Amino acid sequence: MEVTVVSHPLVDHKLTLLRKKDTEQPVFRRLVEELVTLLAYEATRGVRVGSVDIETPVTSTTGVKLSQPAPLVVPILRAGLGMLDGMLRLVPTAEVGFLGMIRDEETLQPMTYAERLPHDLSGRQCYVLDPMLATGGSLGGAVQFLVDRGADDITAICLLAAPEGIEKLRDLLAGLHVPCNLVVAAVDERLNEVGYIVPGLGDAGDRLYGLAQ
Ligand SMILES: O=P(O)(O)OC[C@H]1O[C@H](OP(=O)(O)OP(=O)(O)O)[C@H](O)[C@@H]1O
Ligand SMILES: O=c1cc[nH]c(=O)[nH]1
Ligand SMILES: [Mg+2]
Repeated sequence: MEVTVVSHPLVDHKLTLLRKKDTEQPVFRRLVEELVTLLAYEATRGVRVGSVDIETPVTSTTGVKLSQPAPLVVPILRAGLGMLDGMLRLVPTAEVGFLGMIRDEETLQPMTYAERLPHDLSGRQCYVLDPMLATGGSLGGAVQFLVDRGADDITAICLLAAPEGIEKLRDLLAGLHVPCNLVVAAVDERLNEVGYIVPGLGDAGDRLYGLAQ
């Protein structure tokens, strides 16, 4: 698995604001969108394109256009939904599939509670959105779900990752033999004793949408 940490002063600036505990919800949402657009620029370097003949007002020339089938963006609910608009701003023709996952805060085990995805994902470029890669249970579960549906080209875009989560994902992928890239704004220090990323930004879903029951 190739891990890309996007190094850019604007990313660092926006991430710092995102981490601050007194950043209010509307600003937090906006920052998530802006960050995803910046990360998506890097994450889509390998997006498939073909050539197309066009007429400019001056002459004929050959350009490029995104290949079919369109890229598939998969936000992991809830928190990944906050990343969707920022991604679609860059790739407006992408299709969107949904995966709902919740981490049990006692056991830290993920559970899938919703899915609306194409049945056959072979040959699709899949972009998974989840702001937090903590223990890796949720993203690992999502990757396994997509691979079970035939996915063979996966890029995950996260805002923050813990080293523990990256290792878990690596171990999973070693057994799956499916190419997967990870693009993140930062790799943080560690997980704390209750599975939160340190220094992190807290519970991304709660900060985007309010406290879940
Ligand atoms: O790597 P992990 O240890 O699995 O933790 C990361 C997951 O935790 C958060 O989701 P959460 O379960 O809080 O659901 P939410 O998005 O609905 O808040 C986050 O959005 C990730 O999906
Ligand atoms: O730090 C963390 C870990 C898991 N999920 C979050 O939202 N934040
Ligand atoms: Mg949450």
